[in-house]
Formats: sequence, C-alpha cells, structure tokens
Amino acid sequence: MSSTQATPSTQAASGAQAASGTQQAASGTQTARLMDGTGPARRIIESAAATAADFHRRTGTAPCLATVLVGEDLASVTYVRMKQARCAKAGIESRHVALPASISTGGLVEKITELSEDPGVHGILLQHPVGPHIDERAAFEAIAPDKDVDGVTMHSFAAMSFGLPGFVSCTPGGIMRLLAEYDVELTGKHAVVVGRSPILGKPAGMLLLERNATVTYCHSRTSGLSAIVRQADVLVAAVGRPRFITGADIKPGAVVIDAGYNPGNVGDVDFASAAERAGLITPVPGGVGPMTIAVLLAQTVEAAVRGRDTA
Ligand SMILES: NC(=O)C1=CN([C@@H]2O[C@H](COP(=O)(O)OP(=O)(O)OC[C@H]3O[C@@H](n4cnc5c(N)ncnc54)[C@H](OP(=O)(O)O)[C@@H]3O)[C@@H](O)[C@H]2O)C=CC1
Ligand SMILES: Nc1nc(=O)c2c([nH]1)NC[C@@H]1CN(c3ccc(C(=O)N[C@@H](CCC(=O)O)C(=O)O)cc3)C=[N+]21
Repeated sequence: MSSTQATPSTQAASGAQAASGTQQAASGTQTARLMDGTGPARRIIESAAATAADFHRRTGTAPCLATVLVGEDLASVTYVRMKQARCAKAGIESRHVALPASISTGGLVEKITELSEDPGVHGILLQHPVGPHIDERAAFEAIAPDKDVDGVTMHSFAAMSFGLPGFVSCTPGGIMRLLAEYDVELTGKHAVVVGRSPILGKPAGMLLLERNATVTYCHSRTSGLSAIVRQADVLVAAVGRPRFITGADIKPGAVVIDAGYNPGNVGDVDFASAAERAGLITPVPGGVGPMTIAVLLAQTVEAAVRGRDTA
C-alpha cells in the first residue's frame, strides 16, 4: 500500500508536485513521500458500506448514527454535514439533533441519555466543542459505551489504553490506520505528540504507546518544545495552530502526521518546509481528516452489527 499514488486533487491542494509518476511532496533537496488518506479512507468506507448493506438486508433497518450539535458554530455545522453526507453514501442513516447553544449540561445529558436508550440508534456523536458553560465530560459520559463510536468516553479511553476491544477515538484511530497503511514501524521509535486533548492528542499517544513507541507529549506548558520535536521519529501535530511546526524542527526522514485542521484547510504543520525534511508526511486536506470520518463510519456499522448479534 505504501506506493499508493495521491490523487491529483490532493497533490494540487497540498502544493505537491507530481514527478515522473512518483509522488513527491515538495521540490527541496529531500522530498517526503505523501501519506494520502483519501484512498485508504475510501477503502474503509467501502467495506463499511458492504457490511451496512448486509445489516440492512438482515434486519430491515440501516445502521443509524445520531449526530448531536450544540449551537450553530459554522465549522461544526460543516463537519457534521460532511459526516452525514458520508454516512448517506455508505448506507448509514443519520439522525441529527440540533440543540440551542443555551442548553444546560442537564438538558444535554438528558438528550444524550435518550439516544443511548433508543434501540434505533447504534452510534452517537456529540460534536466538540459544546460551549464553555457546559460540562463536556458529563455530556460525553452520557453516551452508552456500546454506542460510543466516536471513542470519547472514559470507558473507551481506558479500553483503548489497555489494548482491550472497544471503540477508539476516531482521529487517533485514523492516524494509526494510516501509519499501518504505509508500513510505518513504531516499535522503539520516538513518537512526539504535540497536544494532549482528550479526543486527539492524549489518545493518539496511548495508541502509539500500545504499539511500543517511546512517547513524549508536548503541550502549552512544555519548555523547549523545538528541541523535543527535533527528536521525533514520528511526529503527531494536534495543536490547533496553523503552521505551528516548521521544517526546521523536523528530524530528517521523520514521519509527520498533521492532525491539525484550521480555518482555510491549513494544518498545524508548515507543509512546504516540513516536506523538505520529512520522509513521509500527511497533506491537509486529504490526510488525517478523511481517515477520521472513515473510522467513525466503520465503528458505527460495527456498533450496529454488535448490538444486533448480542441482542
Ligand atoms: N482532522 C480531524 O479529524 C480532526 C482535527 N482536529 C484538529 O486538530 C487540532 C487540535 O484539536 P484539539 O486536540 O481538539 O484541540 P484542543 O484545543 O483541544 O487542544 C490543543 C492542544 O494543543 C496544545 N497547545 C496549544 N498551544 C500550544 C503551544 N503553543 N505549544 C504546545 N502545545 C500547545 C494544548 O495544550 P494544553 O493542554 O496545555 O492547553 C492542547 O493540549 C485542531 O487544529 C483541530 O481542528 C481535531 C479533531 C479532529
Ligand atoms: N466529537 C467530535 N469528534 C470529532 O471527530 C470532531 C469533533 N468532535 N469536532 C471537530 C473535529 C474536526 N473533525 C474533522 C473531521 C474530518 C475532517 C475532514 O474530513 N477534512 C477533510 C477536508 C474536508 C473539506 O473541507 O472538504 C480533509 O482533511 O481532507 C476535518 C475535521 C472532526 N472533529
């Protein structure tokens, strides 16, 4: 799989140049190979769609994902629409629950508890962030573990950290699948994760640890960030700051995973300079983003099938 060609649109979108049939990420002295997420994501979704169709035939209903959105933040509305569109294409029904920004923690927990108890709903996605006056952790914990297809509950986090079966947080799960797709060896490698949020940085580090990487977390209180990032054989950028990491801090040959997704389709890594030093690098868009949605869909179908088979 490691020689999969990036789609032309991916290359164009990331400023990459196609050179005599091989994909090259930049035109510097050392050129990174692109880690395309669109191809692997498509394959994961095709497989989920086949399973969803089979589930539909057997049960008369489609797998169903409930998407919960608090408020009307434009980016969040767009993400949720994108997820619903992918669901529809894969034969997954989505049920959208739009709640006012003014809803209380109690009101949100009540709504999510209803979905957790609804036998017609197989998976629940509560779009993050929910607004500063709401206890987001309490809301996530109202998701029944067997419907936690977004992998955001404490139950899912613990299972994932112990290497036990359960749903993984979608973006970290997508990152791991992408690394596998490109045959990236993790054992003994120094993985540096910049960011420690509960649904991205922290679980990404735990999954890398499970795969025997030596993991360092960096965050806003880290001192000497550059020096640490420079040691990374595998770098995961999950900061939420456009082009925060530049090529100067990339170890030559490193695997660079840009999980950032900032306004204007800009990642947390400065792609052009990083691609001159990295060995492998994800583009934004077309890297981690599509993998996130693919994992969400696959886990939704898995939840439906599991629920049915254990009913
Ligand atoms: N492609 C996808 O599917 C997804 C992409 N994203 C994107 O990933 C990025 C991160 O998202 P998310 O984890 O939710 O963001 P959060 O804002 O929740 O977390 C950001 C993390 O970065 C750390 N950080 C912030 N500033 C610095 C700094 N100057 N130096 C070092 N660390 C810093 C914070 O540290 P501290 O903990 O100390 O505050 C925090 O741990 C965003 O661009 C987001 O859009 C998110 C989810 C899915
Ligand atoms: N509970 C929760 N779970 C999430 O997984 C979650 C969330 N909240 N809040 C917001 C972030 C953001 N996020 C993205 C998912 C896919 C793309 C994605 O597919 N991006 C495409 C581009 C799509 C386009 O803009 O056309 C790409 O990178 O190629 C981006 C961002 C998930 N998030």
